[in-house]
Amino acid sequence: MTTDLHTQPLVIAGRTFGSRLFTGTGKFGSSALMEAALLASGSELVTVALKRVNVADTQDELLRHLAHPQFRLLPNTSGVRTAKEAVFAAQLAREALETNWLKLEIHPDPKYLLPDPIETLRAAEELVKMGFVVLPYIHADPVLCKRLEEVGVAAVMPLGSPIGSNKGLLTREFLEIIIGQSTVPVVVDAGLGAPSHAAAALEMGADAVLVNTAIAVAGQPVAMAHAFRLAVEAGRIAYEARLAAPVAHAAASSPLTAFLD
Ligand SMILES: CC(=O)[C@@H](O)[C@H](O)COP(=O)(O)O
Repeated sequence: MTTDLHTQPLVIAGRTFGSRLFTGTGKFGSSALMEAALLASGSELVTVALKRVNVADTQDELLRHLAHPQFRLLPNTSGVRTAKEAVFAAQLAREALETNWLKLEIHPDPKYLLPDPIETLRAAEELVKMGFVVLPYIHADPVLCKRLEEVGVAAVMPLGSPIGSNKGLLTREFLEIIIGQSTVPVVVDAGLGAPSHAAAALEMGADAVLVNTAIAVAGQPVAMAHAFRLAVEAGRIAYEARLAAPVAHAAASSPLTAFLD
């Protein structure tokens, strides 16, 4: 008997991705290390904070290290605090990076970096009308996800736990609701501190994950990127293979009686 181990590709806004691991570019010790780690991750969608790019410089240090055909850049609006600022940043990003894809991030509070749901919904609505492919970073709020779907976002990016916390899937029960009812891809973003967190998200049925800190600050970022890659692949294969459901009591794996009788 042969088994097809190829998993279904991920499609967002009509674009197909072989990798379900999206990556961030912050916190690496150097741009060369970031480049090596992102290549090891197999990631195809790489987010870049617009505030970190010198848009006037065609030889920008960060962008030079991301100039690989397999990388598609996803500018993000990290640093903005209102919908108005987000729309302005999005226009700059579209101009500078020649893409209408956008990770919409509005977190006014610098301590917890929690996304502002009201400003995010406002900005998403406007940006979709302006022709952007919007992927909003949000709290794991099923109601907000539905509202964002209605205004036409291409995917939703609920957080697992606060950015940079490495605490994993603290929002698990809400992520399950979101995944169960979403009509757009669900990308679990932020707080995934270990490959096992990423695997668990994919096993639950998340379409992809976005990881930055756990790779960038690992003792060996290139090896950690590879570990996340394997975990994401394993999680997706397990999801498509359909996991066995937990049961409340013991259930013997082989008959207990035959050889004793
Ligand atoms: C880079 C980026 O977009 C982050 O804001 C993202 O949310 C990743 O979070 P972690 O750094 O916790 O992986």
